[in-house]
Amino acid sequence: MSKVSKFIIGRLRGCGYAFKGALLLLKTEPSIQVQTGIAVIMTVLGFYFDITSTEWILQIFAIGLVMSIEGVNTTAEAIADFIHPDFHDKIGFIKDVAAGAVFIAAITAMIIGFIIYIPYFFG
Ligand SMILES: Nc1ncnc2c1ncn2[C@@H]1O[C@H](COP(=O)(O)OP(=O)(O)OP(=O)(O)O)[C@@H](O)[C@H]1O
Repeated sequence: MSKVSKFIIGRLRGCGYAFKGALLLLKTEPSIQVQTGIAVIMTVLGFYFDITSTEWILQIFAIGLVMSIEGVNTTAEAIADFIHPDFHDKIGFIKDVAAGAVFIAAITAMIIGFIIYIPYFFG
């Protein structure tokens, strides 16, 4: 097999693992399931108010930001639980900081949502 074919097959296999990981997140993580629900509601609202292309881009970006950081948070928690299942201040710090990152992304997404929708609701 040529180097190029090996490279392409390797990348495609990687995409498969990544897709499997995204499905695992959706199936097993309650926080991601809630965020998916919110994403669906925001998408319906977007169609209802016929938001602009720029607003769609911002909305999709905000949804992707929150859900991807939630995935990283889940990973950090899983690694922390695996390497040290018992209570430890450092594990608490790791989990709190990872959760803090999700919080920052969620606040950012909420502000974007308010900026987009307040004019449609009250304009
Ligand atoms: N092993 C531990 N050592 C120290 N503190 C911990 C430990 N496990 C959890 N904590 C503390 O409890 C908080 C919640 O931890 P937990 O693993 O339940 O995360 P969670 O955010 O509830 O998880 P999920 O996102 O799955 O709902 C952590 O942010 C941390 O402050």
